[in-house]
Amino acid sequence: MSSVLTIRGGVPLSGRVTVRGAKNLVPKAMVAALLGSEPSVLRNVPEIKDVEVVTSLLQLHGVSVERDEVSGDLTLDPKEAKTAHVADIDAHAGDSRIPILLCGPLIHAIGEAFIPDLGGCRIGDRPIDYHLNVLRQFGAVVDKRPGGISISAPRGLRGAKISLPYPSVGATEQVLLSATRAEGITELSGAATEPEVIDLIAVLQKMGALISVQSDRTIRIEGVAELGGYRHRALPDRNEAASWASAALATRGDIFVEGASQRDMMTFLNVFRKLGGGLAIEDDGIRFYHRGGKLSPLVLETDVHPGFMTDWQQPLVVALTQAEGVSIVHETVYENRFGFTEALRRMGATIQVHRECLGSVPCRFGQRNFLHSAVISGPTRLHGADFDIPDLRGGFSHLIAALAAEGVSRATGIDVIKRGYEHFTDKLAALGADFDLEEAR
Ligand SMILES: CC(=O)N[C@H]1[C@@H](OP(=O)(O)OP(=O)(O)OC[C@H]2O[C@@H](n3ccc(=O)[nH]c3=O)[C@H](O)[C@@H]2O)O[C@H](CO)[C@@H](O)[C@@H]1O
Ligand SMILES: C=C(OP(=O)(O)O)C(=O)O
Repeated sequence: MSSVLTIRGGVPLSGRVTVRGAKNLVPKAMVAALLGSEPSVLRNVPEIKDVEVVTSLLQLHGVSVERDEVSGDLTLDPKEAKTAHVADIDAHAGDSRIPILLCGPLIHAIGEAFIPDLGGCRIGDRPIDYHLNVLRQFGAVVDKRPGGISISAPRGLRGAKISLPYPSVGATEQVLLSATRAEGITELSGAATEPEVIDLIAVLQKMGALISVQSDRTIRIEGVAELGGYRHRALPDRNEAASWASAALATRGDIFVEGASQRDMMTFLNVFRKLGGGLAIEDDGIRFYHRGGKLSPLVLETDVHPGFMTDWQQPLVVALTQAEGVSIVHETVYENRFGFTEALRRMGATIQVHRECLGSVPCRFGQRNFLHSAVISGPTRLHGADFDIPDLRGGFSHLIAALAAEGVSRATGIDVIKRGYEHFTDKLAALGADFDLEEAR
């Protein structure tokens, strides 16, 4: 039997939660440790599934990963790095998106890489063509095999002039992790500049890399022959922080998110305030609260940084169901990120999804038959329902809706949430949510 979370909704969430290192940085900083000739120490590491998956993959490749049980700090030592058995790696097929980022570091460390089929949220097709093109431009040979891909570089990786068709976070990180120890200079144009990308650059600079970020989305990397270790405190998880903010608003609650960082969330904070949410920005975190009055509808588009982050979209849509009037959300990063609205409709929300670009700028998905714009009319009273968690943020949105709804909801598939939300049931309990968890036997 799978775990079942039974939620009795209608209780405003109130209290304090802490967010630790970002899911979208920590596993990548762990991968970066493979590039060093000395151990690295990573601080502020959350206990989430993606960290477990990368720990296991690194260990299979001979990297020692030690966790300090008190502080949670990870010490990663790559000096015994070795080839892993394909069957062991295969066991991680479908677990996460991070394994594709092991390519460059593994080639530098042991001359080859086998990468299992990727997992991650099913919110679009999520191809890896940019990654493979990047690797080929560095001189790697890519072989598709059943269950994964095999990569080698008979003449080593060499710097290249690379241009991305879209500022992909993962492909930018692929370039960074491959180029820092490649021979010669790499110039990447069309790069992503999300805070997590910049934090990865900070990690690599600590290791001895030479990387400069220019104002026009160009990143220049001068390859170096050897890198050392790093000591780094991961930046906080702005996506988890935004999720708790949306939960505070949707449930008419008041949540202090310790660790939330204003600098990385400015676009979200503007939107939250325009919607009518209350904010108190402190040095150690941000208080998000419902001010008691009406919420105002919004028109917004997701975009690459510094735009409105796509991972904030799904939780915020639940808060928009409580705004007075019509809100429009145009999703321009993933073509299929509104599937989660079906369960919200079953809970009483009024949401229509459209193929047209309902935004100021037509996006890549406009003429291609993707339901990527949503019109949300509110306020609607939500009522409890049963649902199976579809993906990380969509699933968290369903939980927020259940917490805001009248009556009882039952959620299955909640392990998906553990991929990106540390100890989320403990946090719900600390915020006063009324729920029972029947763990899988
Ligand atoms: C683990 C991690 O950090 N995940 C984040 C990362 O995902 P991830 O790095 O996978 O996302 P990308 O920025 O690469 O994807 C953006 C867009 O580019 C497309 N694309 C990407 C790669 C490729 O080879 N071909 C291609 O077409 C994707 O389908 C998508 O439409 O950035 C996303 C955008 O901020 C976030 O939503 C994810 O939470
Ligand atoms: C899409 C997400 O993550 P991933 O890239 O790991 O699937 C997310 O965190 O919302």
